[in-house]
Amino acid sequence: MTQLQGIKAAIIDLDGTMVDTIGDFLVAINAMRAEFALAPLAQATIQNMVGKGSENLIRQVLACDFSATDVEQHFDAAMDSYQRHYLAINGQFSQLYPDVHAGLQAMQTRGLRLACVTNKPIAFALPLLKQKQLIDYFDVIYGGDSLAHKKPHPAPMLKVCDDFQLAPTQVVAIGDSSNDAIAARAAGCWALTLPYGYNHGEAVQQIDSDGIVETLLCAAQKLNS
Ligand SMILES: O=C(O)COP(=O)(O)O
Ligand SMILES: [Mg+2]
Repeated sequence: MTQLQGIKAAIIDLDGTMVDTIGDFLVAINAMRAEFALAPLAQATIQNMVGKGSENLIRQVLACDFSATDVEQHFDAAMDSYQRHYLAINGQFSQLYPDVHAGLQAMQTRGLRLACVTNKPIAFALPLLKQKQLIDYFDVIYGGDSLAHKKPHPAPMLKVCDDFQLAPTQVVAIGDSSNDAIAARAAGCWALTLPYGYNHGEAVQQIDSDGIVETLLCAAQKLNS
């Protein structure tokens, strides 16, 4: 893969990119399901449902057992339960991926400004970033409910470009899912893909991006300002 030239800022995804949060999802979802007298789901099942925000996740989790009408009927109560359980354990069953701090530090050393754009609700994202000592790297942080649209819509990427007063061609988005690359491409930003996260059960090689990088530190080494 060639170096990406003229990059002044990086937009970093959270779940599956900086933090392996699948353990938190597993505990919170199965605690909610227990309240509804539903059997626990396997981690592999939940992993393929993560990435398109909480509403989408809870609808998929309920659809394992309920008809479309019953999903909507139970949705609000299930979402309340899930949020309560998630906030109670946020970060406790999650760990940083290798070279996350080193990668973010290397990007800052190269003079890049950093933003975090996640589909995770902002009320989950901020405490997690704080707990994992990641929050201070970022000048701006947007959750899935911070703006009118979430990834794969380009709006969050365009908002960061505007915040930083940069052209999209000066910005790279780095993430683990097709959502990240689709949003980046639609905004006119560069896109890099990490292979270790959650991509809706599809191979990362299917993602239309500017390359696959093993870690955030490898990503930093590809970026030339
Ligand atoms: O919570 C999600 O749906 C995924 O979050 P992400 O955008 O940080 O991968
Ligand atoms: Mg992700």
